[in-house]
Amino acid sequence: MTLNPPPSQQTPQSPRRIPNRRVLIVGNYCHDVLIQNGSVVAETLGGAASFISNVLDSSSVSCELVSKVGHDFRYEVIHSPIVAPDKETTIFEAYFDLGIDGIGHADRVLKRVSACDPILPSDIPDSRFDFGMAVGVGGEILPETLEKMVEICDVVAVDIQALIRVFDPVDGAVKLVDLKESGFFHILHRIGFLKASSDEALFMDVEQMKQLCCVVVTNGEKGCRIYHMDDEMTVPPFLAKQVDPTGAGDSFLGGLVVGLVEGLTVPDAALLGNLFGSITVEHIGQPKFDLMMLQRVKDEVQKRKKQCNLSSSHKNDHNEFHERLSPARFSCVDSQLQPKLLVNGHSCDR
Ligand SMILES: Nc1ncnc2c1ncn2[C@@H]1O[C@H](COP(=O)(O)OP(=O)(O)O)[C@@H](O)[C@H]1O
Ligand SMILES: O=P([O-])([O-])O[C@@H]1[C@@H](O)[C@H](O)[C@@H](O)[C@H](O)[C@@H]1O
Repeated sequence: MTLNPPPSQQTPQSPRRIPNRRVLIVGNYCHDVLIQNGSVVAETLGGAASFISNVLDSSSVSCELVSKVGHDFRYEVIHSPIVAPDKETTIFEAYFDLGIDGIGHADRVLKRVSACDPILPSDIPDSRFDFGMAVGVGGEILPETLEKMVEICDVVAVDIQALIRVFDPVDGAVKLVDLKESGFFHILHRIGFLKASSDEALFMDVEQMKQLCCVVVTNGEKGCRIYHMDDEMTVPPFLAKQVDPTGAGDSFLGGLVVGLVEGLTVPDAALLGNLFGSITVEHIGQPKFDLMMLQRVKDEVQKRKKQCNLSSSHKNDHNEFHERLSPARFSCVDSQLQPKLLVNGHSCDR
């Protein structure tokens, strides 16, 4: 398997005097309302940007976040959003008892019931970044926004949900369109990674996309599969007791980018993605990662890098890395209290 960290595939750069900043995350925060049997069971901070920055901040990877919210935004966050005073924050209702949703999840029907403003190229700083993450949830990323990102970032990772979601004009139900019809297709040869859930992957031609970039398809409790050029491989999952699937794909992408920033190979980085995804499904809302677990993961990442530098035979055997990360992950599960449901936006105590 030759899935190594991606080359810089963006435009050639003029000689740099200022070092790149690390990671740029672009996507709106939102309010998530979780509904079951007709009742609101929890209200939480949502949006891929919030789950991803939680993973990056917890892993001490420096990031900058561009997000827009309305006057009603009700959460305290580390990375302040742009406030559009005459708008409301994007709101998603997630129904957990309506069967199969428009995007194929058997356990969740998503409706966007309010949408904040899109993120424009002028909202994004003009600095250079090592990684850009285009992670919209409610249609806030425009083709010109993604174009600016590929210009200023060495490598861009895109969540396909930012590109292919459309919203029912009456009830806001989320539907998906084919990637070719999304209005973004012409930019995709300039991105480094495209992440999709297995349901979303049905809306792209993986064979075609893997020639343009590294494609990562997540598959819930089964882990994920990576495709690039003629290589593909499955990356194994970690065991989890699922409470709420919301944010698993986002935390996965956060973990993947943490791994890439640390200099891991793509399969090893995807393993970190699986780790953060598996922890996220055990929580309602934003997971608070256990400090001991984070430290053990950091130590294992450093060991893994040293090992891979010393011996090329370790590079492809990421099963060994999986075995070493598993106890780190379970030390955290054992020390957890059961998550409480959230009501009215109070944070999740563990
Ligand atoms: N039940 C689960 N058990 C263990 N890991 C999970 C589980 N659900 C999700 N994950 C992890 O989170 C990742 C993303 O989850 P997935 O359900 O595929 O995405 P999405 O949340 O976008 O639908 C998976 O690839 C896996 O690593
Ligand atoms: O669960 P997941 O697919 O990774 O990502 C989710 C989005 O699909 C949803 O629109 C948003 O409201 C959630 O907060 C979360 O970002």
